[in-house]
Amino acid sequence: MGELAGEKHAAYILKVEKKKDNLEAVIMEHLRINGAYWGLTTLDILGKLEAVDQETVISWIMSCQHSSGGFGGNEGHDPHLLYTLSAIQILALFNKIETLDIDKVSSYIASLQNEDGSFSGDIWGEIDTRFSYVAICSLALIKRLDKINVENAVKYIVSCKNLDGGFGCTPGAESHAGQIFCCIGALAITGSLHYVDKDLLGWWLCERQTKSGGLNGRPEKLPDVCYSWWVLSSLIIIDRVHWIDKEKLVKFILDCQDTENGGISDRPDDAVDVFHTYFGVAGLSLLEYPGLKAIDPAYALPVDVINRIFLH
Ligand SMILES: COc1ccc(S(=O)(=O)N2Cc3cc(C#N)ccc3N(Cc3cncn3C)C[C@H]2Cc2ccccc2)cc1
Ligand SMILES: [Zn+2]
Repeated sequence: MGELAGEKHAAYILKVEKKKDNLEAVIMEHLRINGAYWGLTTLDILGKLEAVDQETVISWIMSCQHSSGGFGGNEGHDPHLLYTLSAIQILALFNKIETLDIDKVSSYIASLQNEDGSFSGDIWGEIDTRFSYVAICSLALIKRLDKINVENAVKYIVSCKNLDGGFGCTPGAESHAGQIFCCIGALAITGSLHYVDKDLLGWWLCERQTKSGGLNGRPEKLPDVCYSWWVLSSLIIIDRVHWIDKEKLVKFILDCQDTENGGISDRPDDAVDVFHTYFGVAGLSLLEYPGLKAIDPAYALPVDVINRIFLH
């Protein structure tokens, strides 16, 4: 159990950010901008964002922007909604959203909304409620929700609600914690949570807690630290977080740390990675772990960053 080895995790993130030639970097090359968002947000929650040279990061982020206005996962890569959100989130961390050509980016995102209110991830057309969240979160952060048909976007998300109170990637698809976070996050951002059956969904979500204290993504699956985000942020947004044992979840996350070399893994004694380090630290932030900055459960950015954008 012990406690959070925050200094070690910050050092691990800074080490991985610098390496570009190891196997992990090559595997993740196509979503390097996602990795940058996970790493930088972890550093900010740990109060270590100033350890990074922001000019270097920002010029690299902007070099990932495609002529269409969207962002690719790395320099020269094709644009996609997933990477466009990460770019906007990173610029928000550094309070540099004004670096963006807001009209160009918002036009790119709006161009991916379909007649039925759904969103495609890129020009190849794959539709998934993940992309509804990414589009709505992106446009809200740059204050351009008026560029899309929010009413139709909400109608499409509600059409993906299942009898178990959960949500899937398309209408009729099985409920999954990742999709539930995306749908609940999008509904929260658009002020549409009245479409959610909070007790029914809260029940499905709190059933994700296993005897280890960890949360899984679907019934009968193994617990995984990243569900400490997908499930927990959803429970907080629908105000049912008191239905799980928070102390046992904190213990599960802390047991997934590599206290020697830094980093957090998906479950105890597995290999650590940036993705699970972020979702572990962000999960502890949602659990109000001492010494961590608060993170907003819907925008997945520190609360002070959200306040700076919406309350200044
Ligand atoms: C190690 O094999 C993989 C497998 C897939 C991927 S991925 O498709 O790029 N991706 C991002 C991701 C990044 C890292 C890291 N560093 C590790 C895992 C992981 N997964 C896989 C995973 C996590 N929990 C259990 N599983 C199996 C999620 C996945 C999808 C996703 C992308 C963006 C945002 C959320 C989710 C990367 C590595
Ligand atoms: Zn995981």
